[in-house]
Amino acid sequence: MASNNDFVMTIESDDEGSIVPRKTTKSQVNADPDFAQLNPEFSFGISDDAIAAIFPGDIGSSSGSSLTKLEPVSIDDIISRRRLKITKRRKRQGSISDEDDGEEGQPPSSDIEEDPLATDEESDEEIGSESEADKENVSLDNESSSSDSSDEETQAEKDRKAVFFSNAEHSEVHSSFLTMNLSRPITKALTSMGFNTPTPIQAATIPVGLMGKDVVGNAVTGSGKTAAFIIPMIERLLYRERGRRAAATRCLILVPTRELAAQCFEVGTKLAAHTDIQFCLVVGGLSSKTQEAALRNRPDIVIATPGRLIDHIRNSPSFTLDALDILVLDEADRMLSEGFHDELTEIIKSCPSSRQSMLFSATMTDSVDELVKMSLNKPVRLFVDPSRVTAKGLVQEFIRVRGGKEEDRPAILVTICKKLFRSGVIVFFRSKRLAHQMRVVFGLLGMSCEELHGDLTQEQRLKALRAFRDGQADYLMATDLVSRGLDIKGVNTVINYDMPNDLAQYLHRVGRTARAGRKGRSVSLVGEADRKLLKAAVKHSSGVDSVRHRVLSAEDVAKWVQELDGLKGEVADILKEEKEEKQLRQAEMELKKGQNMIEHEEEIYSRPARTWFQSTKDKAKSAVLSKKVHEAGSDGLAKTKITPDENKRKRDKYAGLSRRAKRRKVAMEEDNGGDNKAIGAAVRAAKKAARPAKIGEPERRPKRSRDIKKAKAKSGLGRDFTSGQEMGQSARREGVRAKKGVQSRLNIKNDSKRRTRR
Ligand SMILES: Nc1ncnc2c1ncn2[C@@H]1O[C@H](COP(=O)(O)OP(=O)(O)OP(=O)(O)O)[C@@H](O)[C@H]1O
Repeated sequence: MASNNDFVMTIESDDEGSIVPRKTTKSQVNADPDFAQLNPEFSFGISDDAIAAIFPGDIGSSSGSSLTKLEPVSIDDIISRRRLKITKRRKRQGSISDEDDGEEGQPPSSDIEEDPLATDEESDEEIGSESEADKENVSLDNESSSSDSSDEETQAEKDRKAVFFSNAEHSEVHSSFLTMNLSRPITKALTSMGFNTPTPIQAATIPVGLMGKDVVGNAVTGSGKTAAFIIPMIERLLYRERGRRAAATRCLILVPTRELAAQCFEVGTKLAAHTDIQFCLVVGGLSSKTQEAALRNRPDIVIATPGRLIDHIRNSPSFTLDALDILVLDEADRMLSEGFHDELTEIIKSCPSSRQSMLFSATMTDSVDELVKMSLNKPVRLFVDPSRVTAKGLVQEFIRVRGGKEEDRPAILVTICKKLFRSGVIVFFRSKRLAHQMRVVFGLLGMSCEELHGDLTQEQRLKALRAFRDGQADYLMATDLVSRGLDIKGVNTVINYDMPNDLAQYLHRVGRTARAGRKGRSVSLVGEADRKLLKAAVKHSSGVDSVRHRVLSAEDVAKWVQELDGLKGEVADILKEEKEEKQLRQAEMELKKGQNMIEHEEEIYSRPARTWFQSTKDKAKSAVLSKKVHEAGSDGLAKTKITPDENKRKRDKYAGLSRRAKRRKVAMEEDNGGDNKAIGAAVRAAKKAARPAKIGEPERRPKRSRDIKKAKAKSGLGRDFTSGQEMGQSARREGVRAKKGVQSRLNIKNDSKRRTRR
């Protein structure tokens, strides 16, 4: 029997019932504060509708010509052809009857019945004793909200934090959206989305965000961080200057993956459904041309992945971030990591320094060294949950993979999936290749399965997500591409086929279930090399009785080992066939590309070449480095040796400049008239003057009668969000920029006068 006192319990039955989301009664909702904060029935899920809505017929088309589009090879077709062959062959051999069609590869049906799993006393004690020690650490850790509380924080670091973060009071606790003084269109949207009460991170962030202050936020996975930063953004935009001349991109949300961007877009458009705020999705895998056209309309909020955004900053003439007021980094710790370093630096260079910055993640760091990269302005630190814990409704299970039994992992995975976890399961793998192989194995075993990783086209990625979300596929074989941020309805179980590189990644992976107050389960296959991470996972679990040790019957696993051995040849054949088909399509595409070049040579060469901020060599190097660092995980970051050569890029002085910028720079250098500085300053000033006014920044400033008159004249433009009074704050703010504009125009005039006099 599992004892309630054991920190790590051993599971003695296959009972899954307690984890499957149940209908919540009203009394439960009232009794449990977590239920009150989140609406378990609501989910926006992830869909491609968001993308389809703005880019109809665009999905999958690359930035290049549609003529060169490579049709993806359908692994489903290959697998079903093979399965048919196997069935026929087996029938011929008389090994299966007609009724068994489609069930080949399964052990006798009695094995699928619930099997009381034997308790392995030895291993149970082993993890149990580790966890007793860790129990103490959990309570200690909970007291600290530092990003990595396992490392003792030195006094020097504490002092740096005291200087770096704002110590402003932000203790006002909001238990309802109504007390936050939000506008009617937002409260209406919140009601229709079923958001009745703010989650803790929303209650903490919205008031601070409305004040225009920089924020560094941390809360567990699935706790509503997306709405926490989008709500203040929309509220502030409601008071922006309007009109054709004032149209500008004022808010930018940067996320690490395309799927996350689409999800963010969906939440944003729902929250802004009753406003005139325009959103634009700027991600790779979709047509650059369509995006360029959308950006020309100067959407208020751009949601982007870094690479494609830089492409537009450099190559879309009408797009600029000069008027940016709010920058949000979702999954900020990933964005601040070495893998995105160069891109982030390039983007930040393009943003005005006067912007408001908000950084969020479930594993957010508050290390000053990391955060200085963002040039934050006295950020408010909002860490509402003890750092790095799992969601409350999550039960974590661990299955030990003994040394020398590593090759049994596929059989262990199939055993638990066949017996216990039959729908709404995400299986995480370290490598794309492994994810793909297991997808083939599951396909051959007749288990409905999709895969999601970076080797697929955008179209395939979206199709896989849709199939999994709609329940057409029971299993999603994924890599860490999916581990962050995605909010997919109906994920009951997350399985870690192999453990990730570090605790942060582990928390994000298991955070795909047990979201928004629901219950969920994670099952991790733990090898000898993963002991350290296992300890950390146990230590950072949110509940004392939420960690279990699952022991599988050796007989069951052995049966599947044998079964999978028999499939090895088929798997190899399928992969070979797929490879050949891919090569064939590649050749077809090259041919089409060649024809295209011949037919449209003139037009193609007359287009301006697209530029990138790094040279091709640098780009390739940094991609390799980024992969290396990501594979090593953030904990392994320090261990990843970056050679001085890799670190210090040799840039010639024109590297990364667009052709036009390069020509201008050369011309400026050639002209030794000495007036360059003045011209540069005049150009900058003129650009500044042309910028639209900033959105409301409702900080309290001493009122001057002139300002009040001005504010009244521009009635409705500014508003004090903190006190709830309508007032001319943003108008005053606009005044600052407008004044600067006048000053700049004067400077230009003076400069040109001086030049004519000379
Ligand atoms: N105030 C609320 N009331 C009810 N449900 C909410 C509320 N806010 C958010 N949710 C729901 O909570 C779920 C998780 O939200 P979200 O994806 O923003 O979490 P997150 O904290 O960003 O997670 P992650 O760290 O994994 O990125 C969503 O399904 C969302 O609809």
